Amino acid sequence: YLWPSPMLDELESLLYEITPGTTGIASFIQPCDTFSFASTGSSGTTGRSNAADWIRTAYHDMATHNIADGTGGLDASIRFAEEQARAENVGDGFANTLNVLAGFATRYVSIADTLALGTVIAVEFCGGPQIPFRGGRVDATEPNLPGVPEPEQTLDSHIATFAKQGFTQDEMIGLVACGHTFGGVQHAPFPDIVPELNDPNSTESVAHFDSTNTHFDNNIATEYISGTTQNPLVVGFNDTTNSDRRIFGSDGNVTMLSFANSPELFASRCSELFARMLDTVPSGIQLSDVITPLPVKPSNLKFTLDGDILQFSGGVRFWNLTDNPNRVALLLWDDHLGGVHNFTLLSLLESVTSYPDGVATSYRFGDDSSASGFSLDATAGITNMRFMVDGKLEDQGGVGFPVQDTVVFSTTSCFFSNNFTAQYNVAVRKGVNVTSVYIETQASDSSGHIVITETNFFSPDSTVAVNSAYSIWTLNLAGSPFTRYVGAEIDGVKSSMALFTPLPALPSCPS
Ligand code: HEM
Repeated sequence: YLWPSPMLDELESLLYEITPGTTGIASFIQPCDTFSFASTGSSGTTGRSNAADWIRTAYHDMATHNIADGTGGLDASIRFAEEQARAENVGDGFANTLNVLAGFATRYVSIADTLALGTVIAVEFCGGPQIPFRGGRVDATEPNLPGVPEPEQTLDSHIATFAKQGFTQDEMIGLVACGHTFGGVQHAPFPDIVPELNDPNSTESVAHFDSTNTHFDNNIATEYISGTTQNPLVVGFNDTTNSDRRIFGSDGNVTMLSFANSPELFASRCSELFARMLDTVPSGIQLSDVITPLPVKPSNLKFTLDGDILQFSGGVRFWNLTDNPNRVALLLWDDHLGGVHNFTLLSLLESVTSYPDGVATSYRFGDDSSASGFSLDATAGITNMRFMVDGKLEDQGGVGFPVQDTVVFSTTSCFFSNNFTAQYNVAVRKGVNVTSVYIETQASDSSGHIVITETNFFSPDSTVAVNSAYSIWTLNLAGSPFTRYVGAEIDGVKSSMALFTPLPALPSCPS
């Protein structure tokens, strides 16, 4: 895809800008036995894990899908209390999962996409294969109909349930084995399957599906085939609830034998089946192409108008650059007057983050924390960027990296401390068809879904000219600024920019 694309840009960052153990979604599953909700003892000895909860949650959310009428699927309907209260969704694993993953949802990234990302990242960071990830799931606005299988049901009913979800019997065997390479069955929600274990290494009394329950591997199959399995849904004392035994054996063990014989086959089949599971969405929802890392990605672009100067800052991330101690990295840009300029990036190396699949190298240009920003003449401005790295031009196949300096934050913005009100001054470029400028305030509704409300600026006839290029639109707005953006409708298209520095950084308004 081409930058910029707000949703894909954010999803790409969530997937690939990961410093193992420290940032992003992966930090909640490293090490893989991390469990954030231990009631007693330390996270590693509960027998539970965030990773297992996340995978089970994605399955239970998806399992409401009805392929016949296209309803249900991975749409975060599991966040509704009514779904979590059903017997088919017993346990607190869903609430725990949402507690962590929904926090990564934004106005552009749905909660459903974060649930899908949770499975992709849990599987990959805990020893499993990469799962191709598509974005664009849409959050349901109400609970789905029930549809999750339960252990005491018959094999025929399980085959029918998976068929309703869109999976054949073979795929059912595969998907259950892939899911059950993580986690196990807890005593508390399933006292008829697992007794109190009195095990200091499993303080929440979890009987695991295989001996490596926080690691993706084919032990779920090798232990089953060799007869050493302790899987409580295979060798449980109550045969009625031995659903894995019935499912795994339903094709004469052909599938499980193939998994036991080949870890590679197991991994590739699980990658495929997990992707199918995650991409099972209500009909009418169009998912994106598989998201791969952008080779070059600008980030955090920010403009501030200060008199006749446009301060410009931001960063750029390169993916998998070859080592080059003599690297020359340039930002080239075009202005509104037909000029072409360049700026050397090398001196401003910001950070290097790594990920199992690649290395991200970031450079920063401009510096909004000091006065020595990257200054542009306001009239000339900027329209498009390109990068030159090690002599190679990076311009998205000739498109370049378009930037807009039409609506920018003005340093004349200020703060009235007596009534906690900000005066937002936004500079709008003359000669551009701007029909409205507004503040977007971001909040969550009662079901955790992110909503945006718009507050319009005064109309253009009340504006003040700053210079020949820009005039100011003004709005006074009380309340916290941390979830505010400025948006504008330019040539009939709405776009938003995260331009505002946090309110406390605004100078006091002249009294
Ligand atoms: C007939 C189908 C299935 C049945 C009857 C079933 C049943 C169960 C049961 C009873 C538990 C214990 C939950 C707990 O104690 O909190 C469990 C856990 C789990 N299931 Fe399934 N399952 C099925 C299919 C799947 C599928 C298709 C997946 C994913 C692809 C999956 C992933 C998991 C995971 C990861 C856990 C561990 C949760 C944890 O340890 O917190 N299950 N399953």
